[in-house]
Amino acid sequence: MWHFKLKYFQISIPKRCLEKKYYSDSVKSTTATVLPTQNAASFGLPEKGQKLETTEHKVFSDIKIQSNTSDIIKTSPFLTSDLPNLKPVTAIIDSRSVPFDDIPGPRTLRLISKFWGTIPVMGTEVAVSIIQSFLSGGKFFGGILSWGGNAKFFKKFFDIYGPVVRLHGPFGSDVVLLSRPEHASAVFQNEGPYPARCCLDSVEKYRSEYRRYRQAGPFLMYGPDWENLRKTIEQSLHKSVTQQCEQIESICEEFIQRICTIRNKQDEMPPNFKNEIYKWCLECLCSVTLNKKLGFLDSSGLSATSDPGRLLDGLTGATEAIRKCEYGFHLWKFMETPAWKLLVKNCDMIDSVLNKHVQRGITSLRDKKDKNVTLENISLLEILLLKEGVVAEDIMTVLLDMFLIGVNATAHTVAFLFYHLARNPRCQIKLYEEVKTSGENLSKENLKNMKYLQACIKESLRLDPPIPILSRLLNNDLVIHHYLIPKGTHILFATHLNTFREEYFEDAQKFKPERWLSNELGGFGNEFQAFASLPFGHGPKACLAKEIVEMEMAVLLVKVFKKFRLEYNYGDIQSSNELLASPTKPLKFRFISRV
Ligand code: HEM
Repeated sequence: MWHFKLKYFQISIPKRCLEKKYYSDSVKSTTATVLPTQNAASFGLPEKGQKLETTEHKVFSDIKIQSNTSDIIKTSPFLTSDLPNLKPVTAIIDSRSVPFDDIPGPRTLRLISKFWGTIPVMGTEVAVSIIQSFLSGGKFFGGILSWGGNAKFFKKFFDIYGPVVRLHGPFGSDVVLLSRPEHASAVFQNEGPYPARCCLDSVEKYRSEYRRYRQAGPFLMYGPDWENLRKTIEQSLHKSVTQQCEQIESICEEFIQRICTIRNKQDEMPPNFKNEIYKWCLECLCSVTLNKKLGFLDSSGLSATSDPGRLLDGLTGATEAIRKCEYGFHLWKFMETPAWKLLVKNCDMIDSVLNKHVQRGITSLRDKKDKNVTLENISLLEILLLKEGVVAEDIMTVLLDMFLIGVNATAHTVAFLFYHLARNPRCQIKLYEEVKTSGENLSKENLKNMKYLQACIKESLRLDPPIPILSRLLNNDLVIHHYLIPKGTHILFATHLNTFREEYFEDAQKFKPERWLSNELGGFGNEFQAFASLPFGHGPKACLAKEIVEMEMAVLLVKVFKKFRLEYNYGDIQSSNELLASPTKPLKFRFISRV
């Protein structure tokens, strides 16, 4: 971002707008002129404090800087020629912009960061690590700087410092905490075609240093390579929505069989029912990515040494290890801590199972090619194998991301769907009224037309999103709440906090699927309502599996609620509200067969 201070105004225009490569279709040649400060008004600049709305299609290239005055900050080009129509990306021109340093935040962190400034640049790795770990929170600060930091801690900060909070980091890698929908809207509108998010350091280290994979996986990647990969995955998943519906139905039938097998005489699920939900998610994901069922829901149960058994163990173990690594002091960056060893052991286990399937995929493709078989209805794995420039190890990172994020997020969502419906018998009756008439074979269209069912999913995700905090690395300078936040700052949104704000949702704490029937945004329909609940994120880096996972969950609800009435007779279950969130209590639901 090029940033200039005029006498009265502070104006920012994304530098990205000047880079032809991003906008080659719409670039327009123009000439830029540096404005003399004292004449700002005569150049048709907006009124003091006025916002300038902008869009991405009016962009500039081939800029020639014409300096005709010296009383302006050096290297401060200002584009005048199209200014009245200029609609750059959320550039807010505001005389009241407040410098970044004035953003409130915890003083301790501020002092540490100042102290850091006095240490010679050479500083040892250990010193860096200590400060970084200190800042990345661990138990001490409750993991506040961790990407998935606990939303409750965010609330404490907002209560003390207001809606924009700055957490000082060494080397300027500061974090800004936000939650308000209008702020989320500003960041998302400004993120451009290649958004980046903060990393899961432990997963990245495992891939780049331990495994030496060349790609970081879609969750951590950005830029043109990520865009290219993402498009391929999205297209394949989109096709799966129609192709896989029948297979998903059959997996849901197996899940129901499993429920009947494991429930006790009171129709209650065992305390580890979460594992069964995990198995359902894994079976669906294998079906979608590998085009095959691995037998997670076999009536005879899972052997720990079988492939599905190892995948399940690896996944639950890796999830636990990632949580430990990301929240604790990041000592694993320098020595092999128990959490790091656990992560390596479990990720290796997942890797070895998935690798077998990748190798089988390669052989099967070769066979098909030799036999001149036409490639129809091929799996996501095969599509990726056929893609030019993609090698087997790239596919491992894609699959690992999908399994780690996808299974955890879906299992969490299904657990809370069951919980909220069990706790709200009236909603269950309405849902049953809708699903009981559905025929045997469900289609994408059937499911879309079940409005109450869709509303239940949205409402449960509003109350308990599995990813309650979104993150972005600012691509451009941005003005939010009048604070000028520089490019490179980490932004963490506690989007989940809006869930409980009455200004967006009436009876905000209640499970009320009806709110989504009267209004597709679920709330009062105010200007920023669309950003008040973002369970799948937003923009180019939003969840790429939304469509398929919504289909899977809809089929599951139809099958389960046609067959059972649900009850839950224990204390309130909450979401741990953290990175890879999980329910805080055993899911001892009663699945009572309908007569
Ligand atoms: C109910 C289930 C799910 C929810 C609520 C969910 C939610 C999310 C959210 C909030 C993000 C971050 C979006 C952002 O930063 O704007 C995300 C990203 C992602 N999700 Fe999902 N997810 C779910 C299921 C899945 C499944 C089943 C898969 C795998 C098939 C998956 C794969 C991914 C991937 C690969 C990304 C990273 C996308 C990118 O950076 O380009 N998710 N998801």
